[in-house]
Amino acid sequence: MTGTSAALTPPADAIPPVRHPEAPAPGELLGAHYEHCFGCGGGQPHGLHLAARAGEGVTVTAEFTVTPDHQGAPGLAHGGVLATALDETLGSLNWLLRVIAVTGRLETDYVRPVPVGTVLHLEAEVTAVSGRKIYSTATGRIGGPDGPVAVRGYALFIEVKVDHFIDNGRPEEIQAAMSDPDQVRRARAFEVNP
Ligand SMILES: CCCCCCCCCCCCCC(=O)SCCNC(=O)CCNC(=O)[C@H](O)C(C)(C)COP(=O)(O)OP(=O)(O)OC[C@H]1O[C@@H](n2cnc3c(N)ncnc32)[C@H](O)[C@@H]1OP(=O)(O)O
Repeated sequence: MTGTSAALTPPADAIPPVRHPEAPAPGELLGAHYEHCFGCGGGQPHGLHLAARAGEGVTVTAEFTVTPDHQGAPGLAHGGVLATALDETLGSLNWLLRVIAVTGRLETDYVRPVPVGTVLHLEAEVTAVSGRKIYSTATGRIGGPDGPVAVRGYALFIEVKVDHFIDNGRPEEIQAAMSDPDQVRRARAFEVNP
């Protein structure tokens, strides 16, 4: 069984996404947006260390290797971890739009179990934009980029101002991220157009 709720169906007046002219070129690795991000940051020993790459249009591909730290049932990836992989991949699409956005809704189909040691090959695209609302979908395959689908994700991201993080994040981490002398890293921590 598969499908999405009405909240994830773009309205009739939604428009196709527009790739930002300064978005990374197709094939380019996006790198971590924030070192301490559980999805992509190198500073999280048990994190997913997901590596996303820009594709054509407003698409990305990504890879995530399931380690023993990511288990739910013995030898299998935890469903919440797989949702994190989808969320992170879908979230990275917004860097191609150069829009700051957070996940408002994420729906997931779990199609096949994903064993520890598996490389999950993800691909994602923005399908439509309506005002602050960004609609996107992702799939995760196992056994190779053309292997069988193991997970699918459908998301609605909502555009926010950088104040969303400044007002709500714990001050210690916000101050550290904002005082990073590396301008691009500082911008990417908040997914802001540098
Ligand atoms: C220091 C670290 C920084 C890191 C930054 C990196 C970022 C990237 C990170 C990437 C990591 C991965 C990503 C992550 O993990 S992001 C982290 C997980 N997400 C969050 O924490 C978000 C928490 N939620 C909120 O803050 C607010 O609810 C937001 C901002 C989302 C909306 O509150 P806001 O007051 O602003 O707006 P609104 O309520 O007027 O809604 C606006 C429109 O949207 C529609 N709507 C809203 N929600 C839903 C819903 N659930 N289903 C369907 N529709 C929904 C709503 O009906 C309305 O539609 P319309 O009436 O206009 O038609």
